[in-house]
Amino acid sequence: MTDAIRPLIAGNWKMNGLKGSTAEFDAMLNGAAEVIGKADLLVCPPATLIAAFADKARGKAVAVGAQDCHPKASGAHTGDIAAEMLADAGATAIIVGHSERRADHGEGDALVRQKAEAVWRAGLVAIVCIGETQSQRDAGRTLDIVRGQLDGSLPDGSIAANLVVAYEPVWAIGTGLTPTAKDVEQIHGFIREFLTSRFKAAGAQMRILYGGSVKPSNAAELMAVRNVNGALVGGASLKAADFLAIARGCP
Ligand SMILES: O=C(CO)COP(=O)(O)O
Repeated sequence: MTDAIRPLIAGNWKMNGLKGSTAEFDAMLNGAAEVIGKADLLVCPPATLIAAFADKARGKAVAVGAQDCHPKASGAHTGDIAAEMLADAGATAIIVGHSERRADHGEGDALVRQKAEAVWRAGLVAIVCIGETQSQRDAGRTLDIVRGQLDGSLPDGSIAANLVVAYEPVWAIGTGLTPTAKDVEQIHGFIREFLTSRFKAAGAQMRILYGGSVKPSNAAELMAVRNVNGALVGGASLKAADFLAIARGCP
C-alpha cells in the first residue's frame, strides 16, 4: 500500500543563503523537470529568502517551505514568525521540531505539536521531525524515544496530505554516518505502525522521510527501503547537482 506514496525530496538549507547567492536554487528550478517523474521537490531556505524563492518558483516543479514557525498567528513575540506569515510569503510546508531547534532552543514535544497545529491553521503541510541522539541509541532506547516523540509531537486529526514525518537520527545529521538500511527499515516500519494505529487509513498514506547525511552516493539504497517515502536533506541540498541526484535516486 505504501508503495504508491509519491516520494518527497525536501531540502533544509538551515542557516545558509544570502539573496545574492541563489544560483543553486536557480539551477534546481532549471533541473526540476527532469526529476519530476521521480519525486516532489521542496526547498526550505532561511525565512529571509522564502518570498524571493517562491516568486522564482512560480510555475516550476519546486515548492518552497520554511524551517520553523511560532504557534500563534500574531502578537507580541519579538523575532518570531507566524505560520500565516510564511504562507503569505509563499511557503507551502513548514518543518517543525527539527533536532537543532529541540537542542538549541529547548523545544519539547508539546511545543512542536502546537507548531504543527499552527502550520495546519495556516493551511500548510507540517513536516514533523523526530529522532534519537547517540547516547539514547547506545542505551538501546531508539524505539522508545521515537514512540514518545510521535506521541507527543503529532496533533490529533492528521490527514495524509497535511502531515509528513521525518525520521532524523541526531547522530547521523551532518556527520556522514547513516543507519544501515536494515535499521532504517525497522524504525520506519515502527513509525508506519504508529501512524496507522493512530490515524487509521490516513496513516498508511503519510510520507515518512529519512534524514541524516543523505547524499547522491547513498540515496538510492536509502530511498529503496520499505516505508521510506523520500528524504529530508541538509548539506547536500545546498548544491543543485547533489539535490537533483538524490531525487533521481528515488525508485
Ligand atoms: O538535519 C538534516 C535535515 O533536516 C540533515 O542534515 P544533513 O543532510 O546535513 O546530515
